[in-house]
Amino acid sequence: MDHFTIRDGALHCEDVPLPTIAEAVGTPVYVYSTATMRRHARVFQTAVAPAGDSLTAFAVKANPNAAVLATLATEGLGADIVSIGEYRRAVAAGIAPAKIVFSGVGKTEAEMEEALAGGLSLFNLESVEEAEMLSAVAVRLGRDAPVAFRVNPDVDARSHAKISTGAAHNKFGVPIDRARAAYDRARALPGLAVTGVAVHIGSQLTDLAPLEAAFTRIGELIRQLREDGHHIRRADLGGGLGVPYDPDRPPPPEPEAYGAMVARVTRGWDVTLVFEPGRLIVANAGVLLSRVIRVKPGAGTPFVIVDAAMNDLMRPALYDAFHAIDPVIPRDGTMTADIVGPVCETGDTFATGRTIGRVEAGDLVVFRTAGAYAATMASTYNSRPLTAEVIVNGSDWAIARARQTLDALIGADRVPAWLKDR
Ligand SMILES: Cc1ncc(COP(=O)(O)O)c(C=O)c1O
Ligand SMILES: N[C@@H](CCCC[NH3+])C(=O)O
Repeated sequence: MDHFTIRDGALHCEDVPLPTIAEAVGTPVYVYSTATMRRHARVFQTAVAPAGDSLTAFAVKANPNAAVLATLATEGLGADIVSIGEYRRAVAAGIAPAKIVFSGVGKTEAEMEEALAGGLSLFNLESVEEAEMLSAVAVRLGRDAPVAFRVNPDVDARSHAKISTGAAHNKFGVPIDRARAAYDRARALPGLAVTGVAVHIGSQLTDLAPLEAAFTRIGELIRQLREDGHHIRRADLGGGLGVPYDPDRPPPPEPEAYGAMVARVTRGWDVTLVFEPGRLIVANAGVLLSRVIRVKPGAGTPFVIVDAAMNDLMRPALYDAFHAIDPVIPRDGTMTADIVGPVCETGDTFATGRTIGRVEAGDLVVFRTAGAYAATMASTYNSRPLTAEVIVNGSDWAIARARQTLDALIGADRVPAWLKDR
């Protein structure tokens, strides 16, 4: 359920009519509903409660907007981070380092140092080589680093190939058949406190079976590690649960079904669980609001050219992803068209031969389910500015991140004088 509804003839986000935001801020602009993200944070935490003690660490990569993180922090969520930039954003938004877990395929020494000094909760290590680097950092800082290995269970997530992470040929994690040796090696390294196991097999999962298969393997591994004398106290089960994008396709499993499966599979594990949901919390808390520049006849179907483009929302270009497209002030009738942006690439196509509510030049449209992996993946390709983001709370709204300046992008202290002076 989301909080984008038609009232008085226009689409609203909570109590704010979207045309009001378009007039004030311009388009394209991302609009987020705090009520929707709060609701999803609660639904998820309630759904996994039967599985016992747990931490829900929001996958910051899905939406690192400072206002979004601050909202989720007040719902008690921690953070799953994959870079020191995400760590800084999470901490700045009020998330305690004790609730932050560090995933990520290639953590650097500098990143490890800053996160460990800050008191991070768990490092999910991806290799023995990474364990060796962290050990050296920990010894230098005189601290113990709490660690888990991210294990690659060799399970087909049955999602898009570009966002599946749990097959043996994927770059992620330690192969499960080498995990026991990795744990033994980590135990021998100074400065590491081996405390957990982690797994994450992919994103936009629409089937619980691969997750269940992966968790079952992790349960067996925990048993073996305990036999080997390791004190496994935490199990990080990652994120990945999918959301409905296309109303004409069967919806993914509900969080309740996921929670019940987790409770069943993890019974008797005697660990604190960590969850890393991203998309599920924020995807349908956001829309990309855009204006139709013009409607142009095509060889077959017409082109609806909007002022958003692949640089603003790259999921359709990158994964052929589906985003529902709706007029903000509906007219009578429908039309079938290719919905495209102004960027100079044929790939700048949001939908081909899509039937949508009829639109004309100047009309506003929304791309739905654009709260996750959307603004955060935007670029300035074609010298287009980064899309503005607005956050709505009831009848209040605010610009959640102005267009980024050079200072904000690379850190004020790192902008060289010769660039500043120009
Ligand atoms: C390690 C890790 N945790 C959590 C997530 C969040 O996944 P999702 O947004 O699908 O819940 C990802 C992204 O796939 C990830 O790589
Ligand atoms: N960017 C992807 C998700 C990546 C998940 C990150 N591990 C998407 O839009 O669907």
